[in-house]
Amino acid sequence: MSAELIKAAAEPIARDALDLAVASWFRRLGAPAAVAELASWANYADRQANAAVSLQQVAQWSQVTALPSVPESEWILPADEFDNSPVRPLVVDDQQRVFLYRNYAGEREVAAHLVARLRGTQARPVKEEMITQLFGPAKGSEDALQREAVRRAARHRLFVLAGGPGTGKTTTVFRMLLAAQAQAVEVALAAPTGKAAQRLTEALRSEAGRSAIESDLETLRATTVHRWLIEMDRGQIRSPKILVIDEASMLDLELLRQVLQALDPDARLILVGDPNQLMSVGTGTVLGDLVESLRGMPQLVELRHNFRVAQSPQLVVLNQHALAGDAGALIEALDGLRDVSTRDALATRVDAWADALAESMQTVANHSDPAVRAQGYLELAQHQQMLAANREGPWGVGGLNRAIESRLQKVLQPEVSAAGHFEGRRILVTQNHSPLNLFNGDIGVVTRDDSGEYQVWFEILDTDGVAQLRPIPASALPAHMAAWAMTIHKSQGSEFTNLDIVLPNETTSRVLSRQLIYTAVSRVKGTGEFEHAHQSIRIWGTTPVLAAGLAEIATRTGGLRDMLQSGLSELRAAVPAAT
Ligand SMILES: Nc1ncnc2c1ncn2[C@@H]1O[C@H](COP(=O)(O)OP(=O)(O)OP(=O)(O)O)[C@@H](O)[C@H]1O
Repeated sequence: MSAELIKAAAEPIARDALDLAVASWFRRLGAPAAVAELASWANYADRQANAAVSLQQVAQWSQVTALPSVPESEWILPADEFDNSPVRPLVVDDQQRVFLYRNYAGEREVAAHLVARLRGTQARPVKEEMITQLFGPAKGSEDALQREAVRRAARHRLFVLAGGPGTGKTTTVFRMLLAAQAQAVEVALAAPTGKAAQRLTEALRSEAGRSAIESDLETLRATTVHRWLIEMDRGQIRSPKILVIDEASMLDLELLRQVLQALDPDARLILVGDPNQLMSVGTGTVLGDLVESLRGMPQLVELRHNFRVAQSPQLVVLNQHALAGDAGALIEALDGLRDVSTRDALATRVDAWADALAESMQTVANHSDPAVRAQGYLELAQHQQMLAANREGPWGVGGLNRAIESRLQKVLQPEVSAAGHFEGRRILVTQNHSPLNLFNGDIGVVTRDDSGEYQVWFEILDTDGVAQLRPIPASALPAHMAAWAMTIHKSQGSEFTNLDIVLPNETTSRVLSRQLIYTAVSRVKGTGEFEHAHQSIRIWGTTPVLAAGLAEIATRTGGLRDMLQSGLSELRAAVPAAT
């Protein structure tokens, strides 16, 4: 092992070979040791989805405690010289945050676009008669913010609608779209993942079905942000006048940068999401930064009333406790945690979970029509799901799925294909596959026909946006894995009626955070619409692990929030208190 790798292993935080390679590369190019070290840590931070690393943080981890004094440094660019200087590998801002150049440039570009969009207003406000037509006569405070959101979203080129589950975001977006349609304004809908795009399409379609107001919104389809960007780039579509992006907490800096670049400057951008959920997988915390920066401005509405409180008061309370980080109250509301502190306790509980599922699967398996069975298994996938914080290990998704499959196979005794497929198997697609219209995150279920062929069934939206059950030969599947348990990250944008959440078995687990637990808990469907209307939620783990997780509020280092705030200070001064 090289000396550098040995040093890395002894550090409190271990950089990987790539971070160390960055340091040696800088050294080879002639950079002073301290600069190479900073570059390496900036790279490390970037891999953890931070746009920057603070010098203070670096000082805790390494020998570098002050910025290297290299006056005419070819290596480090002071942020206030950014506009007039050639590219340098690193940028340092006035808060002593060190950025990889590309991250700083990305944040600057995004901030400039956003601030430009926040200036000025649109000339076509929604008439008050329209608001009354959309919402009916005012109901007091419950829907006041929703009405206000529809008014404000029409007036600004950037509007953010924030709120937790059940606060009426989708309902409000639907009304925004009705208002836009009344003004004959062209709209596009997108979401960061295929799954979220499909859910938005279905939710709006069902709103349109219920609405007394005539519209052609039933035909609107949401696409992924990636797909929208590709179609814009190829000139297959024109920039809409309004772009709505749902589940915006999953948007990362680079994706937002591309959207802002592609969207017509006069078009309106409406971002919808829950800033308390997990942060994006890619760099940045753009929704959180925007919400924090826009408080008190007309371009933000934060919905707070939970419309599901009447139907599912317990679920609403659980979300509140998770959000407040109150482990004691959460445990009490859950009627205690499920103890899985030993491998045996975990195995017993997993077997019981699989046995209950096997029983439901057997009922479904009695149908002779494979399409009916597939429908039944897909309903089960919404009805009984396990989530885990970890990917690997017995308490992680990999170990849990292996244990569940082995138990199911023992109980159900199915024919298992060479690829591991069997009747009723639940799989998760892990790669986008446009020819088959499958997306990373799609759930499919397996049937075995009389001739011994295995098919995997998905609910895929047809060109009219209607969900159709469609079989694909198992051999044609893109990359996939078993889906009885999935990571909390992957569950974002999905909802289930009965959920078991498996926490890691040690308090030091680095994946744990309040956002992770809140995201998991808020995946339970809060309406009584589902056939098996009974909702439930259980957390498997120990009090210290849950408490440690809730105490950890994950944050990221970057400059976007400060850039927005400084860009907005003059706008803020001009905002009359009532808007
Ligand atoms: N103004 C309102 N009056 C009565 N019910 C409402 C109102 N707004 C929303 N609802 C109902 O509240 C429930 C939640 O609304 P909606 O699905 O729009 O919330 P959401 O914030 O999008 O939630 P999620 O993120 O969980 O999908 C729905 O059943 C919806 O019909």
